Amino acid sequence: MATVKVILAGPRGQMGMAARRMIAATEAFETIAYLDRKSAEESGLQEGIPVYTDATECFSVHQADVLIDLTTPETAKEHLKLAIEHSIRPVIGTTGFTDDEIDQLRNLTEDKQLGAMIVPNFALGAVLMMKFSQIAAKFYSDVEIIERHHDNKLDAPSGTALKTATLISDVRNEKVQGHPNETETLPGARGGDVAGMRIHSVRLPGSVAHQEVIFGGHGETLTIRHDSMNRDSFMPGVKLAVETVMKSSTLIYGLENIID
Ligand SMILES: NC(=O)C1=CN([C@@H]2O[C@H](COP(=O)(O)OP(=O)(O)OC[C@H]3O[C@@H](n4cnc5c(N)ncnc54)[C@H](OP(=O)(O)O)[C@@H]3O)[C@@H](O)[C@H]2O)C=CC1
Ligand SMILES: O=C(O)C1=N[C@H](C(=O)O)C[C@H](O)C1
Repeated sequence: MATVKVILAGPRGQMGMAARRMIAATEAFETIAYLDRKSAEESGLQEGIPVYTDATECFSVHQADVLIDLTTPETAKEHLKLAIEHSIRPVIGTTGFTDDEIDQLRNLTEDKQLGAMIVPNFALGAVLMMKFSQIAAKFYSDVEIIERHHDNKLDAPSGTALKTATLISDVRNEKVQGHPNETETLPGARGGDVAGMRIHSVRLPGSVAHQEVIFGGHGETLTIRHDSMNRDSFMPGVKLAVETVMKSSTLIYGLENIID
């Protein structure tokens, strides 16, 4: 395979640093530019790789194959549209996209016959947790999702929790859970509502990325749980997504669509 030329957005972040290590260790990948919020001087990145703060300039100067974006929800949305305009295949790990936005972006990629991926969670175990939860939801209609992350996370609930709820919704008859007359004496106590399912978001220092999907049945509960202990857990998934967008011509949402 020819070398895949990558632009990495968010190189100083927790995920960006892990992605830099992954790319450096992958013979078939090469970083040709960084897209950062800070200039080369401010960022302290001294790797001989050009640093841009303006995405349009970066994408115009560099004929990259792939953009890996690990930034913030608003930034990623802007980067993604610009990358598609410049025929650069986006691999977006940044969370915070709505279903409508994903549908619109899929149309844009199909118009251009361009591969793209938006992946709420790159960790293999997290993808399996979501798949197992979808299987379990065929047997249990009562389910609550508890996700826990570090306290620097900007979006709540997590992209993984929303994706899990979507996958469960695909097989579960909509049901409002809990007592029909339940009231919240403390607003938010019952969490966010997705098709009658409840999502609870915990933010604590000392955490990385964790989720429990708890099903309730007759005299039993089933808990499906995943824990990422560090950001390296996401990197095999990032690598697979980069390889996949090089071969596809539409937007794929979620790693579960390509691991089988
Ligand atoms: N899909 C997955 O499997 C995973 C996804 N994520 C998602 O990835 C994203 C990044 O996570 P994480 O690395 O932990 O977060 P960090 O906050 O550690 O990193 C984000 C980086 O993006 C930079 N940034 C902010 N704005 C811009 C901009 N306009 N242009 C370029 N860079 C910018 C930040 O710079 P500065 O610090 O100067 O603001 C920072 O260096 C989040 O959305 C998170 O939810 C995280 C883990 C796994
Ligand atoms: O912000 C994070 O850290 C993570 N974000 C993703 C999400 O929102 O699901 C993936 C993982 O949980 C880590």
